[in-house]
Amino acid sequence: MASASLRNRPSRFILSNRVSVKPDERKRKAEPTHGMNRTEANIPQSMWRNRRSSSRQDDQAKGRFSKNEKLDPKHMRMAQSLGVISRAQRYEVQSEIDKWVSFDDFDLLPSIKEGIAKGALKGLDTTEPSPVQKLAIPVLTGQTTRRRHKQTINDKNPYETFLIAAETGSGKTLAYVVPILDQLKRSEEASRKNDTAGTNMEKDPAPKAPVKELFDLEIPIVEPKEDKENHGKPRAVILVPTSELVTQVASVVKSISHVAKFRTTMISSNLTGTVIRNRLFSGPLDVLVSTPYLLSSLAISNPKILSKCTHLVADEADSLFDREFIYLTTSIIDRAQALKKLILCSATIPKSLDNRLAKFYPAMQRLVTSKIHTVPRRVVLSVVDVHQNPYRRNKLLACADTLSQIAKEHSEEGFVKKVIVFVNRRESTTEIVSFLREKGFDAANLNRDTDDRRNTSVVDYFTGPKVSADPEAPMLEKMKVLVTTDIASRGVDTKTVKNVLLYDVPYSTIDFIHRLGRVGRMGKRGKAVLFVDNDTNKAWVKEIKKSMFLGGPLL
Ligand SMILES: Nc1ncnc2c1ncn2[C@@H]1O[C@H](COP(=O)(O)OP(=O)(O)OP(=O)(O)O)[C@@H](O)[C@H]1O
Repeated sequence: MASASLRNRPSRFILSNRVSVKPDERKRKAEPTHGMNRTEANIPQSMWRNRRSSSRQDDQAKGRFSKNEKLDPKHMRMAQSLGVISRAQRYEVQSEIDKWVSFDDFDLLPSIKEGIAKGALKGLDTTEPSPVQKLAIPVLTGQTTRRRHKQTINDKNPYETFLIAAETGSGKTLAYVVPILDQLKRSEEASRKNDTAGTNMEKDPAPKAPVKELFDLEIPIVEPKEDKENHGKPRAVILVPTSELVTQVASVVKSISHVAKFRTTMISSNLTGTVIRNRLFSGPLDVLVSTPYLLSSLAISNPKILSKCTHLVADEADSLFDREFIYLTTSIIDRAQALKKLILCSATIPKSLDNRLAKFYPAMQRLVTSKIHTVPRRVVLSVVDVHQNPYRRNKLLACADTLSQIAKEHSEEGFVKKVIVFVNRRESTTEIVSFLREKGFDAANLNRDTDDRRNTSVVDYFTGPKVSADPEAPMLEKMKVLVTTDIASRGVDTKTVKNVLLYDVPYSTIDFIHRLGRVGRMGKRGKAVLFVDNDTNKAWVKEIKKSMFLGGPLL
């Protein structure tokens, strides 16, 4: 059994610091002019230690760093981390982003623009595209072509590949949904025009009826059957790792589809076989949102299900290309023989995935914002040591006390305060919920073992709009607490949640980013509280806090 100290150690899963760089450009690092625009030397820590022994070099270094910075090896590491995206790349990304102001600047069909304004972003004060949308939409629609990134389609690269990587809550879903819907609509209109042209051609020379011979057989006139050729064959497929995300992403697609008229459906394991069959095969289908498990098993019984798929998205790509899913994901991609665009999307790109993608898709175009792997500075992280007084190792008490302090705060006046408590193990959720309920909190748990239907309604509540609170109700009744595992940390759009508690120290920086990413979404403010004890790697926590304070990536 793993000891407590082992459990609290950060995992060896390391975030990539070269996500935005194409594999062939990485080699250029050896060029003598590389890194001339750096403000900090990119010296490995080991070399830095050797250098300190030399007084001459030490003197040189004195000129470059202030007294504290020079002596702090952690700061050296930070300086290297901040060099993740070089100034030139950052400048390039920023200048591309700055070209666009509103959705009207994009070369999108009017029905899609209407779908964004009246559907996806309905009721929002601002409807300006977010930075990742400004970066991805023009490239994915073909409005901007960067010669350096041009992908040649040939036998080796039969389709274009893209990686959208940006910080949590930055609007990545719309960044891929909008161009896909636009392209589907355009190809639909093009084929309709072709059909009309074909019909007109047929009309012109009226075919002569063949002269009937005396003993000619009467051929029965077959009524044209309803064209079932396209039933159950979506033109675009969006893969996400969990059923909760299936519902969420499908609702974004539907919000545009209602206005722009698309046939969208979603399937997940909590639906019965009959419902899934009806949704898939009752008519032609434009967009399908599914988990890889379900779609790959359907593809075995219906081998043609992916035959019309021209656009495929793997959202939360770091999950869909990890050991659990990679076989399913790649088998789905391989079955899509008509594929034109493969889009991978994620808020975190671990080094292992980055290397795998560089190997699988060397020509992949990387649409990466400079804030990748950062937690918005609007999110404030505080740390509570449960070993200290007044908690004396009682973590449950520390959690309840923190929650009651949040309940007392004069924030979110008139609305129910929604708080999420993240734990590492699903068994802990039940224990914490029963303790909190004993203390009078309105708490619910959510993990892989809880009932699917109840999960859906809980997720709906926490991802839904603000809920008015009864002004007469007692303080604790104006707060809802969700105790959950990572199931609710990836991609779940908890836009009205202002507080998260990290009851357990996350296993990796990646988990940190996703859990903290449930607050501070799309420019909002948020607070996070992390509970630590004597087994926690406090140096690591300190570094994370520092990176957050500096607005740098958590590496
Ligand atoms: N242009 C926009 N203006 C205002 N709000 C937007 C815009 N685009 C998206 N949003 C809103 O921002 C929120 C976050 O969007 P989304 O879920 O796509 O983020 P994300 O980057 O995929 O997050 P995560 O990494 O956690 O999956 C959603 O509530 C969405 O409605």
